[in-house]
Parts: sequence; structure tokens; C-alpha cells
Amino acid sequence: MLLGVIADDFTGASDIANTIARGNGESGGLVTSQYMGIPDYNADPTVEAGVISLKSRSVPKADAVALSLEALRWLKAQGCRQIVFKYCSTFDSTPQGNIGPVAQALAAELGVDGVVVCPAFPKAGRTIYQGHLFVHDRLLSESGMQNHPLTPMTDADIRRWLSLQVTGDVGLISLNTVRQGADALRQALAQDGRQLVVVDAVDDSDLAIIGRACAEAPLVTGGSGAALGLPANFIASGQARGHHGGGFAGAVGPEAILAGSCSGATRGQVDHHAKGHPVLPIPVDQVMTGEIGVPQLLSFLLEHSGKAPLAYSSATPEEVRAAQERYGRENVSDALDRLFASTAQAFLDQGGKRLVVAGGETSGAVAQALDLGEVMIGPEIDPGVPILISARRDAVLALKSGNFGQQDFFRKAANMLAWAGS
Ligand SMILES: Nc1ncnc2c1ncn2[C@@H]1O[C@H](COP(=O)(O)OP(=O)(O)OP(=O)(O)O)[C@@H](O)[C@H]1O
Ligand SMILES: O=C(O)[C@@H](O)C(=O)CO
Repeated sequence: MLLGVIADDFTGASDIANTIARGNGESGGLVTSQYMGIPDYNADPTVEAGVISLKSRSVPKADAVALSLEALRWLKAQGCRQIVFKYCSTFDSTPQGNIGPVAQALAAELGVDGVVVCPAFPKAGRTIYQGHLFVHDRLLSESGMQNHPLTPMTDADIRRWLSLQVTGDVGLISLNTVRQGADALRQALAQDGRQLVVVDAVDDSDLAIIGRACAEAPLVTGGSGAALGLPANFIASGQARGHHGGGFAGAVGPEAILAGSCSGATRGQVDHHAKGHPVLPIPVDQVMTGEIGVPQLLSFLLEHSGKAPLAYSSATPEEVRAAQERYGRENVSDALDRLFASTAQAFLDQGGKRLVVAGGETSGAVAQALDLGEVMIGPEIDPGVPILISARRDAVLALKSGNFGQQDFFRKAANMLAWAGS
């Protein structure tokens, strides 16, 4: 294994696994596996990039640090020469962490300074200019992310937000320097002297420069865009051959869509899907009182098999706030996580073959419960969302980050899981 990734959630892990498996298109990507948690076995020797999915974005920061260091040790034991710490392209975190503390712990363990912090993902509209993160034409803090149920992002200044989470100053390398090329950027990073340095990027060519500048960097941190240029380094140096992906014939069998994400994008996708497909809203009150549970969800999903049925708890920021005030934030998310995870488990146990899950925390809960083993990366459904193939469960999945995907994502995903190879 050459490249190792520690991802702080499961959808983010498939996002970056997708980027690394595809590389820059021309030279190809790396042979990539996504692991659901830290494996207790050694990787297959043919795997060139290993992506470890953790559910560490919203856990206490000491737990996030401990899990990430354990993942680092496993990746180093597999031979990785470079590590990427993958977090959200909207920098999802609170003033206490977890991005800063994890990045600092990894940098300390690897003994490096001048570590790139770059959440940019231009294909999904995330760009960084003068250290400020934009979602399309809006500052992060005006993009809807200020209402996130777990990590409300109320400041778009990534340097300032990260400074709240770390010890010491945070650096900034602006677009001007990036556009002077890889040598200039490498030099600027080496001279900066600070452990973590926010680096601007507004399009894929900036990310390619960052990738070249980081060819020898033991640690890179960012969204999936930060890894865009990394496979080409291993291919150019002859360490990897350049992989162009294999065929995927599609899976036959019942399909289900579960959405726990409350992002604007997911809510739009739910509304769109409801116009032509069976949908089951999941009222939080009824989950908390036990009136609705796995049996109701499962019978709905199986009854509508073949029609891309969707069960969702997705709700508006006002509804989320009200539920959190009534029951407590963690109680609600634990109850919903448990419901989605157990439903997914029962669905696969009953012969379900195709599963689409929306939301990082929700996907993490589901994927951990399913014991998927390692998954192969199949075709891309929409930017940042690949098909995942689990040999262990004989099932195919898509784990969608809350904000990703076009309006018709759910229909497209259900269809592609059935026939993407053709
Ligand atoms: N109706 C609801 N009321 C309150 N909380 C909810 C409701 N529905 C979902 N939630 C909680 O909101 C959170 C949604 O997080 P999740 O990570 O799954 O989606 P997301 O934040 O949109 O996705 P991503 O992390 O990929 O951006 C979960 O903790 C979930 O339990
Ligand atoms: O980077 C992103 O936006 C996604 O991969 C993600 O992590 C959202 O949960």
C-alpha cells in the first residue's frame, strides 16, 4: 500500500476513494479499497491505496484523535508512504474540533510541519480563496451549513475556525502563490514554519499543483480534492501502474433508499423523489416513543421493491431544532442511527441487494452495522459518490454525503446500482 487515507466519516471516505481510484483521468488512479473501520487483518498486497472510514467527525475529540492514530498505525504497517486526513469539504467541525486536534496529532506522530489544509472540492462547488471557504457563490457560513444539526459552520474563515481548535498559529498560502506552481508552493510550505497551513484552491488545476507540491509530503489534509493530484505522483515515479477501473455489471434484487441527512440538497432530492416514487417520512416523535421502528420501515421497503422506495427522517432546520430541544441532540441522533442501521441490516438479511444511504453520520451507522468488510470502488453516480461493491455481503451500495448529488440522485443511484456496467 502506497497511499493511506484516514477519513472522518463514511461518505467522505467513499468520496476520496472515488477520487483516488479515478486519479486525473489520463494516467488513471490507484487500486483502491475502502475499509469500514480499522481492519484487524492485513491488506491484500495488490491494494495501492487504502481508505479507512471512521465515524470520528462528531465524537469527543480525544476519541477522534485516538481512533485516527490507530488508523495511522495500521496504514503505516501496510507500508503507506503518504497519509491523507480526509474531512468534509465544508470543514464540518465545532470550535472544539475535531479537525484541528486530529491533524495536529497526525502531524506530531509523523514529525511534520507545513501540512496542507485544503477542504476545496471545486466539482462540488467548494472553493477556498484567501482562506475563506465558499459553497458555490456563498460563503460557507451563509450556505445553509450554519444550520447543520451537529456541526453548524458559522464562520467561513477556515484559518480563524481552525485556530480555535489547535494550539499555535495557523498559516495561509494564498492563490497567488499556488498559481506560481508546485515548486513555489513547496517552498512556501517549507518556509511557513507553522504546523498547519490553509492553502487556497479554486479549481482542479490548483489541486493538481498542490498534489505535485506534496509528492514527498508525509501528510496532506483536506477534502477529496486534496488527493486529486496524488495518484499521478505514484504513477509518474513508477511505484504504481495507473489503474482505470474494472467493469461493474450491476446487481439484481430489492433496493432501498434511507435518508437521515437534513441538508438542503438531500431535502430537495427527497421532494423530487416523492413526486414519482413511494416515500415514507419517519416522524422523530414516533421513533422516540417506539411507535415506528424496523418492522414498519422494512415492510414499506419490501412492499415497494422495484420502485426505488425511500424512507427518510430528513427535516427542516426548525423541525430538527425542535426535536433536539424536546429529546436532546444525541438522543435523537442515536435513536435515528439505530433505526437506520437495524433497518439496513434486516433489509440485507431479507435478500436486499441495493442500498442507497444519504448522510455521513447515517451512512456511518449503517455501514458499521452491516459488516461490509472492505468494498471495491465502482462507477461514479454523481461527483463524490461512487458505487461501492461489498463481496462479503453480496450487495452494492451508495453512501451519499448530505450535500452531494443532483436533484434526481435517488432514482439515478437506484438505477445505476442495477445496471451501471452497461
Ligand atoms: N428529523 C430529524 N430531527 C432531528 N435530527 C435529525 C432528523 N433527521 C436526522 N437527524 C440527525 O441529523 C444528522 C444528519 O447527519 P448526517 O451526517 O447523516 O447527514 P448530513 O450532515 O446531511 O451529511 P454529511 O455529514 O454527509 O454532510 C444525524 O445525526 C441524524 O440523526
Ligand atoms: O467532503 C465532502 O463534502 C464529503 O465527502 C463529506 O465528507 C461530507 O460528509
